[in-house]
Amino acid sequence: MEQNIKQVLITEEELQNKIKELGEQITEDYKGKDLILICVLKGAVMFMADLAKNIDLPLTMDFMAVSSYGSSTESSGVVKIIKDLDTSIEGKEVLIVEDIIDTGLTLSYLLENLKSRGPKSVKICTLLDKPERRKADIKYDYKGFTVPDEFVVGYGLDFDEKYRNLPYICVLKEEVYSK
Ligand SMILES: O=P(O)(O)OC[C@H]1O[C@H](OP(=O)(O)OP(=O)(O)O)[C@H](O)[C@@H]1O
Ligand code: HPA
Ligand SMILES: [Mg+2]
Repeated sequence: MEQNIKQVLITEEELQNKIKELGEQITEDYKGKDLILICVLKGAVMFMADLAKNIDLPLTMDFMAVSSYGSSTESSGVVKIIKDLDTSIEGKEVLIVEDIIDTGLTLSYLLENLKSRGPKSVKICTLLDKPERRKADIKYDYKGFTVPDEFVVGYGLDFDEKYRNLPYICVLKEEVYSK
């Protein structure tokens, strides 16, 4: 796998340090509240697992799968729910955990969908922000890092379902994307 990597953008240590900081902030902000973390599968799975371990609160977790990219590096703009939540979020303080906000289309759909279910609040925690490609105006509450306008992989993020298991965020060589 290593021979396909052009550049590491965020190292494992940088990721883990930032996630610890985010976890501490969320712990402070949600003290005494009925917090539910919602992981947006599959990309956010690594982030969710590490973030949750750094939040010192009696929270619950649920998982939702949506897809707009398929096997491409361009968003189709059509968001499909592949797996819905198992539990009700009515009256709960919802924190959506995402790996990346790129065009913003996935989250703008998800946000409206979740808000219609009667939660007490809905906030967003994204590991990565790629502001240059934004199509939908999304306001998030917690962020790890800003990334340039390049297709990034690793730590949950895939290209054609692969590279999710890399412990860092990187960019692949051009010939890999164009294959
Ligand atoms: O802001 P956007 O342009 O909508 O892009 C962000 C979304 O796209 C990716 O998911 P994808 O649809 O590839 O599914 P996956 O998480 O299973 O890879 C990523 O994990 C985000 O959920
Ligand atoms: O840069 C990206 N990498 C992987 N998946 C993505 N989904 C939206 N943007 C990206
Ligand atoms: Mg993907």
